[in-house]
Amino acid sequence: MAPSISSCAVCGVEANLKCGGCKNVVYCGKDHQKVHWRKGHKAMCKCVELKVDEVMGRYLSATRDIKQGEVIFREKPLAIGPKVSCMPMCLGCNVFLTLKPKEKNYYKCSQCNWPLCGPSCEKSPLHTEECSLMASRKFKAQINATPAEEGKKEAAYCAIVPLRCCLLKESDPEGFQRLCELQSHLEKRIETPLYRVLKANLITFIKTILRLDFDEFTIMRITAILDTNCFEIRHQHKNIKVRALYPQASMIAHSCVPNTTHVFSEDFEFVLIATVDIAKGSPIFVTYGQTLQGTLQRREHLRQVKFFECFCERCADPTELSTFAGSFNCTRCNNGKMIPTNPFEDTAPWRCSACESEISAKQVINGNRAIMTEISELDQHSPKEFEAFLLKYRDILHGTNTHMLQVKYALSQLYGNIPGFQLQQLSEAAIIRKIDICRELLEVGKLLEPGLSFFRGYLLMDLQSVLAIQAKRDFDNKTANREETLRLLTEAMDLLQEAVKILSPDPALKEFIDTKVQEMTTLMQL
Ligand SMILES: C[S@@+](CC[C@H](N)C(=O)[O-])C[C@H]1O[C@@H](n2cnc3c(N)ncnc32)[C@H](O)[C@@H]1O
Repeated sequence: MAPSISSCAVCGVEANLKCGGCKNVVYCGKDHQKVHWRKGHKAMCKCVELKVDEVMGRYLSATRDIKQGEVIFREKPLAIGPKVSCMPMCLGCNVFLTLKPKEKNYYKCSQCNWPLCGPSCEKSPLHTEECSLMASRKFKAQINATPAEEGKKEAAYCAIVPLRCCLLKESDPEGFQRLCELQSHLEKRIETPLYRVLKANLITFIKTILRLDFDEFTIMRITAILDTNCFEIRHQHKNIKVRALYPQASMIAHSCVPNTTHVFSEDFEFVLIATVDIAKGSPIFVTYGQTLQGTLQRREHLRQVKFFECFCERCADPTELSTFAGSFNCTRCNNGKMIPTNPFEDTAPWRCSACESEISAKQVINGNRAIMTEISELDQHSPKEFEAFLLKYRDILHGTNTHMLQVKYALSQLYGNIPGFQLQQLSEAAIIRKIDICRELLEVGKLLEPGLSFFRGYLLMDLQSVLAIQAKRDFDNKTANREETLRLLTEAMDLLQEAVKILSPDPALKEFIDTKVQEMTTLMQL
């Protein structure tokens, strides 16, 4: 069953009394909380503990066996707000602002002049404290709508979350203390051009304009803590994209083969869910990277943004768990695959698995770079261009090479979703193509993001949609009889059920899921 985040653990009715220990289960009342405790929750409460490792630093570990699909913990954000650079958004409710017809500018807060979505957000608990401070210092924000530059990002927003963190020192000293204990990597970040700019803006705003009693080092450390630990939240259905800090979730270590996924509730609670069974004593992992990238790119990304070297099981394996995602075909023997002689060493040569011929790491890195540029220059709305890329490179790049996988993933999104290629408009060939691509990617997903991962969830949803369309078409065209059609629809239904199980904990996907279920219900009525 899909993990529910709002029904009583005993009777299943909608509930909101949370277990104060693990915050993982809710009850309709104290009586059912007691019943559940006696029935075994006592042993299940809090399934993670903090540990320290020489390489990973602090991390969370399972205190007992955790079952696939279990909610491991929930946590409210300690701080939330705009990303470093973002489009104008309401500081009261986080929604991106848009102009209504005939409006020339956004509604502005009567006290501090920051854009808000309306008068009610002036009183939002998220905004009142910072607003009073800014008003008391006579600070007036200067952000105006620029219809000619729609989507323009405003750098001024970079100061809001650091400011909210500074204000915690008074309003929530315990929370502020927890924040200060998080990792920052400030010593490395401070040298970067971004930090030079941030430093100039933030110090002026917080120390000089708002006259808060914080030294430069603390302000920059808070900024670096945010960059190291914040999660990005996208609630597309509400036009929201923010960053938020969760002290406990900040302790989760990275692996390129994660054993959890996470969603954010409507009110931005972090919900961590086990994607596979996790044995007692195992670390809890999320992924900070992108699954379809090869080891070279993933490790480089982690080095750049999180300042560590990844030694996970996938990075350690030259075959990347038998996917050979970072590898490419040997053009000398046309038989083997080129794999790194040492995946932890970026300068180590690459060798063919069959003929043992070698090439330098530099050649591999340059080759990857050229191909990535080529992909970025493809028309992102043209299945034809993506297909042409796959054809062009089919001799050099095998089917599960990172570049091929990324292009196939893009194609799986284009077929069925863009004008001219909506599901109902797809040709017979495009339908078969989409089915094949989804199946191929799901095979890779099984190895790299197994279990209830969102990577698999979206692909399952895509595959069921296109299978259902094919079944319906074949039936209508009389190329399949009722029995054959029902067999295909049943397969689609099974995939849909698995997709719903994976995706339904995310409230942002509710409408999407409801639509898919509705589509399938209609199709099943042959
Ligand atoms: C969000 S914090 C995680 C908590 C952190 N370990 C601590 O002690 O505060 C992210 C940082 O943890 C470290 N880290 C996380 N996963 C790691 C891993 N698999 N190997 C090495 N370091 C890791 C890196 O320094 C990374 O920048």
